[in-house]
Amino acid sequence: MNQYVDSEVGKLNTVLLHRPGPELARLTPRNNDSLLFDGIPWVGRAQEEHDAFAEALRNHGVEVLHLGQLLVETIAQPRARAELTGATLADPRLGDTLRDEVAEHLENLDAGALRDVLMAGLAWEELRAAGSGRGLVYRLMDRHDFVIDPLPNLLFTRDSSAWIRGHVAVTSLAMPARRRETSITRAIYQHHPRFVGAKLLYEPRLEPLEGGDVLLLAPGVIAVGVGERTTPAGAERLARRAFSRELAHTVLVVPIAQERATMHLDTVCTMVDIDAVVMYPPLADTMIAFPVRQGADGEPEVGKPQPFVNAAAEAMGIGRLRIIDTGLDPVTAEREQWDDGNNTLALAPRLCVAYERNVETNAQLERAGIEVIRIAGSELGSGRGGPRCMSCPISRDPLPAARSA
Ligand SMILES: NC(=[NH2+])NCCC[C@H](N)C(=O)O
Repeated sequence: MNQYVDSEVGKLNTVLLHRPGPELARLTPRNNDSLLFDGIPWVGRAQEEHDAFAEALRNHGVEVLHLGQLLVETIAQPRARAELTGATLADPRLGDTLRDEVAEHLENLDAGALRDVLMAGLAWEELRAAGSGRGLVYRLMDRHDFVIDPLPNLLFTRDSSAWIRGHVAVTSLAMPARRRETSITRAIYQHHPRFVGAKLLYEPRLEPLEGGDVLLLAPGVIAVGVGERTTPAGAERLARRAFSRELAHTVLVVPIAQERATMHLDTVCTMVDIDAVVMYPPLADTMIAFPVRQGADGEPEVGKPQPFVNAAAEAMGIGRLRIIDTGLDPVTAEREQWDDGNNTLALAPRLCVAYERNVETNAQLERAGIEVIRIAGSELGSGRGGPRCMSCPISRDPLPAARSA
């Protein structure tokens, strides 16, 4: 199957990554907070780290698709090109005069150059150098401002789309700095020849929902974190749609603290085996889940909240969900959680990719019988995302179905 994902751990066949590029070079101490980076990455080293990540995946038989490459091929379709520039020009901050100038500027770009602008944005000075830049809005901009904002978080392909079986949820990103990302994923899935006929399960105009919050615990069982990014309304909408298309029988809605350290469910919990997760210890005992199932009237029906580990085991039809801790002592656990120790990408049951810096967590995984492929991430990690955040699985081998609840 070309596009099919029903778990977090079935053998990974195809994945979508984004090799970071000029959009990272836009980050400065003035804008890094609003662009959701905790530091200023060294771009060349981040690219090397990312290349090594992609290479590790390919060495394990995974087909790696690159967002930039798919985007350039998508732009070749006139309708896609019009949609993508339309989404960029829709920014109300531009105003009519500047919008017309930017539109003309974009029209004159070839596919590669337009791709670069869509990803890295357009700086005030670049428009001036290109011979345009008039009108009130442009005149009152600071020379450091962007006419089109860059998208440095494209690196985290997990968040802007998520595949559930053969359907793709193009998500609805919560933070203003990331919203335009989904015009890119949407255009790719709708117009790139590789994805002809892809069924859209979710769309950017809907209630906030981010892929980092969506965990496919087992075929038919989806956990959705609600917190800083995904809203309860987003989880409810996803549940309703997944039920009506028979993609799931249970959605476990998991409240997580609305903080940067726990911005997505996958920052505190990822799966490493069909019945095991690596989890931040303070949450293992306290995290709860609201089980949502399809009621007789077809509407989502919310059950009693239960400890997450119990609710998960029950929905997955297993006796117990095994928990592997991040770090051994509370300080190490907290440090390694921050550095994405919990954010592993499974390539198959008991085989995962993790940042090498999380020494204790990786040792814990190995003690539990999980093979760990270590990658460097000192620069990549400055955007607060690990191997899972940086990857959107498009094809995994199916797992045997869980007992229907
Ligand atoms: N799935 C994830 N945990 N993604 C991490 C995204 C990090 C990114 N800087 C953001 O704040 O949005």
